[in-house]
Amino acid sequence: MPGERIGAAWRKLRREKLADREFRRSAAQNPLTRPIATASARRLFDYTAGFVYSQILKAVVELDLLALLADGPRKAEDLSGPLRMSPEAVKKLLDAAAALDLVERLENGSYEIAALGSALQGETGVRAMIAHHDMLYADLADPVKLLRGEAGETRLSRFWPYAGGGEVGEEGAAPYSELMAASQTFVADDVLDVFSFGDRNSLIDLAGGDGAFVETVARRWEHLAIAMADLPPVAERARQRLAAAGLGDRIAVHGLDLFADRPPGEADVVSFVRVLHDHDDERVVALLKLAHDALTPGGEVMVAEPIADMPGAARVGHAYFGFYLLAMGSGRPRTSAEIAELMERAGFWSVRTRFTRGALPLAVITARRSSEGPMWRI
Ligand SMILES: CC(C)=CCC/C(C)=C/CC/C(C)=C/C=C/C(C)=C/C=C/C=C(C)/C=C/C=C(C)/C=C/C=C(C)/C=C/CC(C)(C)O
Ligand SMILES: C[S@@+](CC[C@H](N)C(=O)[O-])C[C@H]1O[C@@H](n2cnc3c(N)ncnc32)[C@H](O)[C@@H]1O
Repeated sequence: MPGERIGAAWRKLRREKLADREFRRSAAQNPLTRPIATASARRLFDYTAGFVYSQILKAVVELDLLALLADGPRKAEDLSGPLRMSPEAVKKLLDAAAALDLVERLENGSYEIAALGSALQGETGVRAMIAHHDMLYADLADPVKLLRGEAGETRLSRFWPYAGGGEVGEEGAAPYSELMAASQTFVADDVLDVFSFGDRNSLIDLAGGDGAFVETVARRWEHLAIAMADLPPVAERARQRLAAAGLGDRIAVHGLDLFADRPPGEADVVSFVRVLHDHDDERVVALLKLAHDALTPGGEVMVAEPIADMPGAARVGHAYFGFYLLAMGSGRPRTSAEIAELMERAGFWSVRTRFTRGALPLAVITARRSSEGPMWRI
């Protein structure tokens, strides 16, 4: 087709021209192409240096630097004592943080929190994510070994013991459950902004962690009957958390293994929030079939997770979660079409995808169980 031929010729020209240093230099000098040339060079620099930015962020979070600036501007010398480093080192850190727009250097030489710093300070979940990236950083030290499956046991596979098919005890469940609960702040409200329980009567949240998601649902939708399930040690954490939140009587919590036990009861919505991407295809189909059987006729399964082909946020899907799950050792981010196909394999129809609009965009994918029951199953 002529369109395809033109496209291929253009890509060939771009490939050849952009690999040529002289062409790149002249593009950087020409006022018409300079903005594109500069932006592309900066982008490549940012990829090259990105791990340094992340480590500066890590130091800011580990030292709780932004909390020290919470009451107003401070001079580097004043922070030397609390941070246990020389004033020169504090200044180096503050200048680097200023370059990342986390803080701002004022004319009198003191430093104040800037816009991104305030956002970071307001998001406990993001700080928890940054802190736990120590493990991912170590696991990615040799990305080629990881891709070739030669990296051996990774730190993230130990952090997420269920991912390797291992037993999950109380001690193993605590760190990942805390991280998941902390990061629900940028998940639950965003999901509920695009998926309403207004005309539903009941929900079962499967692999619901320690209940942070159902807690938000319960507060928004007071009429809804709610149950959740997770592995026994995680379910116990959820019981305690929900009892402390005064929701112990409202939300039924079941401790079970979704790959061995039956789900609790029946509901007209069954949800999986940040669950399917942890598992390989066959397990995902098994989970979806389980949801199918737990739904009332005409009920809906609701899946919320980052997907591979996130519109406007491609790096979140294939790049970040692609490599995160590779290091974790099971699952993968899927495209919305791949999730739809697995849903259809499990007997669902009428698949629909919506996107959340928050800092960490998620796809909310729903599908229906036929009101006729199992006749739709393929
Ligand atoms: C009027 C004024 C005052 C200002 C105007 C100027 C202005 C608009 C400035 C902008 C400032 C602003 C509003 C900034 C907002 C920034 C925000 C909200 C940033 C939020 C960032 C969120 C981030 C970075 C989230 C990261 C999430 C991560 C890394 C999640 C990881 C999840 C994992 C690893 C999940 C694992 C589960 C598993 C294993 C895959 O199942
Ligand atoms: C990534 S977390 C998501 C938790 C929660 N839905 C959220 O978004 O915060 C995945 C959850 O799946 C649970 N899980 C893993 N394997 C399971 C199994 N076989 N049966 C029940 N739950 C399981 C884990 O305990 C964990 O709480």
